[in-house]
Amino acid sequence: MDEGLKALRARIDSIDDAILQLVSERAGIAQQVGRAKNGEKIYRPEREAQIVRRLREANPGPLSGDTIERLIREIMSACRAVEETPHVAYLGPVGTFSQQAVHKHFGHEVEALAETDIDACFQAVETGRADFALVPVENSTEGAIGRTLDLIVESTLKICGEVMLPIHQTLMRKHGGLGGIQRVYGHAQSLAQCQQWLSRHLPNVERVSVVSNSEGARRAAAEPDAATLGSETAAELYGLTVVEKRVEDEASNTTRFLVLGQTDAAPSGRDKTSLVMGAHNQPGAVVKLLQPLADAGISMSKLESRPARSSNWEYLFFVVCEGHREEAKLAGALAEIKARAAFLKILGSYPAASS
Ligand SMILES: O=C(O)C(=O)C[C@]1(C(=O)O)C=C[C@@H](O)C=C1
Repeated sequence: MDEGLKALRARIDSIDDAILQLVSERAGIAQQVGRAKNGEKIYRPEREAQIVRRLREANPGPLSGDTIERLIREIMSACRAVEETPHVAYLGPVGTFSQQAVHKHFGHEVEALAETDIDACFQAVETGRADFALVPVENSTEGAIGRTLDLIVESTLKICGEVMLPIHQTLMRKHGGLGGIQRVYGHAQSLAQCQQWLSRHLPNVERVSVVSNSEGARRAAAEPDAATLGSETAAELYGLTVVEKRVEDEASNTTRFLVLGQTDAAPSGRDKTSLVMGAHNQPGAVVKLLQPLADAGISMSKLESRPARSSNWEYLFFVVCEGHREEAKLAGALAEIKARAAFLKILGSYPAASS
């Protein structure tokens, strides 16, 4: 072997020894931290977010910030599991984008529980079968996921985290390319996110909405003239071949997921707070409700209205604003909103996702 290559590999070996040493030492300390917590909750989203941000800022390259985040989250996942493995309910079955979001946020040392619908994800935590639920709340192309918003109003669960997942849709089938496809399966959201691409490349092909992309993959595996949309991992899981990658109409297509638990998160230094409020049925009532945020100079990253399911108020307004509910500025604005609103519920404060 070339002497130069041999020397470089010897350096990699000694770096790997050092990484092994350090990761083991880190896990040992996490074990001590777990004991020091004395029965208090193990998962600390604010601490994990601070670690991720610090390393992203200190990153000397050549690895990207996203790669550094992925590596450190996986290391934290392994260290956390030395203390306790969280049970996380998500919208299944296996192979969905929701499952990807679970691993992006919690790493792979989790007990990921595939649920049949969003309601079951909430129930899993409410009944104590899971520690956390991870559910989709909005997509950058298709907008809000109404069921999640409706459930969150009624539930006692709190938002303790958010996950942003770039969604790349893959067209897959058992064998072959675009020719001979008679049907394309997909979850309604996926079909909607790819409608222009489908109209251009498969104009006369029937689009069939199914409960999940994984169900589409299961069917496509059994029907040679059918294809399905979904995540690339589904191709491996269901023995399909990839016809075309990235068939979504918007290249920046992203889904935002929420992590829900029994409590929200402590302040991390860069947080968001979600709330839902109902306005009195008077002219200018909504403006009056939002005014305290504007007066305090608090930015709002989201305002979404939904028909109220009770008849007391006509609409509910979902707001995501900057800051933690314990910070004086936001606490003051929230107290003012409470005084003006017909209804106010703080859904939780949580670390803002870094990517
Ligand atoms: O700092 C803690 O509280 C830990 O338990 C350690 C650690 C980590 O690996 O850094 C693990 C789990 C927590 O969610 C936060 C951080």
